[in-house]
Amino acid sequence: MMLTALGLMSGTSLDGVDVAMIETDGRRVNALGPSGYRPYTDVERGLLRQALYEAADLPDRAARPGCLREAERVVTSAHAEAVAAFTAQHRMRFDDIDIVGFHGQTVLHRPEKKLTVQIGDAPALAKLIHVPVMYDFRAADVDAGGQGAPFVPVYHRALAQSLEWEGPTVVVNIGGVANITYIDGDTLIACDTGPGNALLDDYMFRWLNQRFDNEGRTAALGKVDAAWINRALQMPFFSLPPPKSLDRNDFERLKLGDIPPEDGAATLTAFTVAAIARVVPLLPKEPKNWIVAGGGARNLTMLRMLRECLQPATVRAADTLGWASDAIEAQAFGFLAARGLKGLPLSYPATTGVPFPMTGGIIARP
Ligand SMILES: Nc1ncnc2c1ncn2[C@@H]1O[C@H](COP(=O)(O)OP(=O)(O)OP(=O)(O)O)[C@@H](O)[C@H]1O
Ligand SMILES: CC(=O)N[C@H]1[C@@H]2OC[C@@H](O2)[C@@H](O)[C@@H]1O[C@H](C)C(=O)O
Repeated sequence: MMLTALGLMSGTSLDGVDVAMIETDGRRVNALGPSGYRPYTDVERGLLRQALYEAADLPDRAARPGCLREAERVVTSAHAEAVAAFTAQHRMRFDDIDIVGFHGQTVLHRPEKKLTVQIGDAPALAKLIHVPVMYDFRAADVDAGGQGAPFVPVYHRALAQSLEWEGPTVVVNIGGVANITYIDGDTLIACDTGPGNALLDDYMFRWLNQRFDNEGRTAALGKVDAAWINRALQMPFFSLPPPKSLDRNDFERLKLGDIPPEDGAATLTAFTVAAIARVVPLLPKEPKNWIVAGGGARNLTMLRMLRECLQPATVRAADTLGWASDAIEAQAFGFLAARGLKGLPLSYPATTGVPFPMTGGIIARP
């Protein structure tokens, strides 16, 4: 049975809530509907940054000390507003939606401690929007010894099915953290690769008071410090084989020296790219095609560096294939909700390291 699912994603870049509609039976994508976006205000984003900071030592996933309770309330109401605005804009009624897939906001990801924490109150959201809400997608995976991320690979595979390209294809999502899905026939492998935009965003904010490097214009003017990148790539994470995952703040201790901001932006952009390329020798075959999604696909300097670094493979921005780059993760959580409802696997040994294919998600009913 086809379901109309609404996916809601609040990613590690802390920019806002993405909303997307998808019609799916959890196996095939029958149709992609519209998508929307509800940005966080500066005050909300400040609170979320503080929440990430205060969550760093959380001993258990239910605890909400300090500002975490308030941050959770803000995340829940931002999502409720996002759904209300989306349904009003598209003249939909809540009961046109069968299921909502609600990722929440990750504030801590420590799979080695079997701990992954997404804030957002799903039972409250279900009551506010009068639709069943599936949430807590990562918990069962981490409990079973998996990495708890990335979860988008099953959806990347569903999207890539229609491409019928020869040779291995990799979808790379450059959000706050970057992650890849390697697809070659029946082989599906995934992992986080390193920083996405988060380090660069934090640097741009600190030194230039800009939220991100628009189209990569600042980085385009700078000089890359290749020695710094080579040193940073010595961190043990980069030589680990997939599957592997990261917390947004795993690289916060890496500091650039006293260099012009353009050089800093260029170096951090090149670091994200080098970390993505570093995964190639860890894959079974060299990928022939790369598809770049997420906000990083709008960074033209990042795209240029990816093309240079990954040649002779072809690198395409997801939008050029008709995929809605900004909506893919939200669509994915709609798709995952439909899969969860049907008990289909959300993660696999080669995507998160779980011992066997695992379903997941919990349902909150209005
Ligand atoms: N026009 C642009 N030019 C350059 N970079 C951009 C542009 N628009 C967005 N970005 C970058 O993309 C980021 C947002 O990306 P995205 O929405 O994919 O992240 P996310 O979903 O929050 O993160 P994750 O995938 O890690 O959960 C912004 O923080 C910014 O760094
Ligand atoms: C713990 C967590 O929230 N991880 C995110 C993060 O942002 C990108 C990357 O790291 C990815 O592993 C994951 O998100 C996407 C949606 C995923 O699970 O596929």
